[in-house]
Amino acid sequence: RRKQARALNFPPGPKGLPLLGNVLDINTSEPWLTFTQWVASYGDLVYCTIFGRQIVVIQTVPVARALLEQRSNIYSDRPPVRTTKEVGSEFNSAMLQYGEEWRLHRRIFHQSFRAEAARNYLPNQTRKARQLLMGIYESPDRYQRHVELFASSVIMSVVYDYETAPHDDPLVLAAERAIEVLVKVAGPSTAALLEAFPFLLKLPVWFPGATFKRMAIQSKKSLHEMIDVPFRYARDRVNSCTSGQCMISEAIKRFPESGSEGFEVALKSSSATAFIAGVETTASTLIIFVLAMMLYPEVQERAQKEIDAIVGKDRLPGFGDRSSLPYVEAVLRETLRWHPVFPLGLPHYTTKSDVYAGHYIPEGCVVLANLWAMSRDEAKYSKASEFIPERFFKEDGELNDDSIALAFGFGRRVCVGRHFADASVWIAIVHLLAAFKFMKPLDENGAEKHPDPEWSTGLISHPLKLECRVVPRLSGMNAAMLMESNN
Ligand code: HEM
Repeated sequence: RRKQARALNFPPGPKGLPLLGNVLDINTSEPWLTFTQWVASYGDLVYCTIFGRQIVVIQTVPVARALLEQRSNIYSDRPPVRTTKEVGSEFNSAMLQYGEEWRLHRRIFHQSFRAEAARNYLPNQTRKARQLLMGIYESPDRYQRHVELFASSVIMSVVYDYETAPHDDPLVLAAERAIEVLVKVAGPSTAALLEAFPFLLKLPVWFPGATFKRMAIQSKKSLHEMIDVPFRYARDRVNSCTSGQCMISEAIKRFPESGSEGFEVALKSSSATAFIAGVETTASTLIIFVLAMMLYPEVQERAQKEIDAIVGKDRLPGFGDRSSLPYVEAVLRETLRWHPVFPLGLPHYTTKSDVYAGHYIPEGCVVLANLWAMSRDEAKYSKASEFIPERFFKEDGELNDDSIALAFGFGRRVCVGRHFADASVWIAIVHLLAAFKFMKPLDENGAEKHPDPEWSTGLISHPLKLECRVVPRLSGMNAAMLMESNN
């Protein structure tokens, strides 16, 4: 390999400092912006090092396909994270090394979340969207919390067949607490990038050992609760034949090995991962949608006109209307494109060295798909920083076939929840548009304020707190009507 490395060049990239590598070149709270600037100088594949860690950044969809999909036997691992076991996050399917255990997790997810199977859960998603409206109707100033509760209750419903309480549900609170502790101990988002970007995750190398140990113990304990309590609830109901259809019941019913201890660990781990991977992503996408609606009132109005024309005002929309609402579809695509919640996806990792277009990519290299650069590619999406759903229509007025699949990553590690997530986000968006108007907040003089939210840092990017004036738009709308309306 060494001989090959000498003969071949790494992909182009900025010259780094010894030891530090390119740390000082990178915007550490939004590294995808720096990587995106590098496209102009270095092209579609960039190499850099950070604290000795070799990193390749893929900047375009064709290269992502060529490497992460066509050569998925090399590019499907995740970077090893030293502290995983210590903090108790070894259950997380999204961080598992490429191998048998990961394969079993994927099979379990697949059973419930592959395209046809995910359709079984459309009624759950519709019901939760109605509850979302109810919540916002009752306390519009807490709309962001209701969006988070929609995202968590829809997952709890399909994974555990567990109905969350409208307020302060003990299992949701336990899960949120566990994630909060994990985030604190691992950094502001997941621990996946810890090895590659310790500085990004604000986990200083001088982090006092004793504090880390204490927090690690706390994290382990709270994660244990998050993993075991809902799992036991669901398993007991399956055993007593009182559970409805859910990921746990399907897996226990359909996997021949379901009695074994190893299977039980995989099942409860993948179930908890669904919460970790599916809640913040879904909620963040919806908050970004709200931001877009505030900033682009003409888009909001056009989508609402479409809904009024097709659905009318006497009922709420449902999945049966989806194909008749192309503009709403374009709004969903544009939301995924305009601000991908995972701007760098999740890091991949090479298990073998490779050569691509004459460039050497070493074994043990972190490979990032820069989804931000892909979605801001001016050649494909002109005026890419603006929110323009019209870009998804062909000249004949039909929707084109670009569904922004890039937002869900590539290859064998592609998001397993993507069909389900797409349905959750769609049903929430169409309900929110039907029932409410989203307007900029007012200042003390009654003038509209430009929203300028603070953004989260880490793997997932979303507005931390987004003030918004949410106003009902259905006349005579009341809680009872929303609860009872059926399609
Ligand atoms: C809008 C919502 C969502 C977005 C934008 C999203 C996006 C992503 C992305 C970019 C990845 C990394 C793919 C890669 O490595 O190339 C990922 C992985 C993953 N997602 Fe999602 N996701 C969403 C919702 C969900 C939901 C609802 C679930 C579960 C039901 C889920 C489960 C997972 C899992 C388990 C992985 C790790 C897969 C693996 O490592 O094999 N996601 N997601």
